[in-house]
Amino acid sequence: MSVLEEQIPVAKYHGTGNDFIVVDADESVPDRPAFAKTHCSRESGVDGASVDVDGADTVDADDSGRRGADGVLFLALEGRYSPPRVVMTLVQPDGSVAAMCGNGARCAAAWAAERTGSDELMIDTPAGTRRATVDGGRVTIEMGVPSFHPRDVPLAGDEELIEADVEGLTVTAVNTGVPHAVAFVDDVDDVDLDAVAPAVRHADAFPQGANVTVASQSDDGTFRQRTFERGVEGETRSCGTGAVAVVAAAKRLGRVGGDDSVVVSPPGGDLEITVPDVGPATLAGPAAYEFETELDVTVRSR
Ligand SMILES: N[C@H](CCC[C@H](N)C(=O)O)C(=O)O
Repeated sequence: MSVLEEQIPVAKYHGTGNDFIVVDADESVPDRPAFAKTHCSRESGVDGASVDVDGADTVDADDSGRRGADGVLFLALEGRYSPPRVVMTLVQPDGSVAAMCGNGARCAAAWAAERTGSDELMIDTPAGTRRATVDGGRVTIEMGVPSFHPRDVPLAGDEELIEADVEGLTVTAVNTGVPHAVAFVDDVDDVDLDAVAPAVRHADAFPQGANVTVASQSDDGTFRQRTFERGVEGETRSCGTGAVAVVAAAKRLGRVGGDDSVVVSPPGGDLEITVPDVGPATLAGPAAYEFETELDVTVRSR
């Protein structure tokens, strides 16, 4: 058996603490799931602390300093279009591919804006094309129209799940690019997410699984959010599709009304969401560059 390792350049970005290794799809990574598993590991994965960052002020104070990442974004830039297009493939730490990622899309837009000088980008994802607008460090993504339809979520049954009991949690199921089971609770901090989420995430009701999002509404109309993510199989510091799911479900349940933007705060920061009566939802929030480094790729193994 011979194993040949090569190194490829990568960048690390995060959106409200949801952090990603960004790889130009031109780089050869023959086994993407293996690459993601290795370098996303929180114990032994990519390590910003060991990187000599050129100009330390590019590293935000809220950068995790944690090893690893919540996923790898493989980005193929198609700069000949106007606006430029980016084909985004998110490979998660368990090797699965997620159809959409709101925070990842903001990072992809920031990466592509840096390379093209364009403040408008089209992000092609398996869930559809998403328009992105970059304004300094803030990125807004058009997230498509949330759907509660059993075929879209998808659900095993042919009825929508609206405040339905799934494994002891009262959830509303919605697809915002990926499936979310949203539960409104009095205080998200009182939820033992690692204990309650796995059963819901794997419930028979969700043939492709679900991300599990809990939210609590504050008196000022904002929401706090926590999400246990499929593919990461744990809680992340932020989830953009989850934030949109919170507002879509809140609207469906009559907790919010109208087209005004709603602030949703996961542990990693603040996101601004709109879910208008007609047209696509939007997700706005920061996207931050952390550092660049090189990572090993196994190019041949036999
Ligand atoms: N963190 C991402 C969602 C990833 C979705 C993924 N965990 C799945 O559905 O398998 C976000 O900001 O929207």
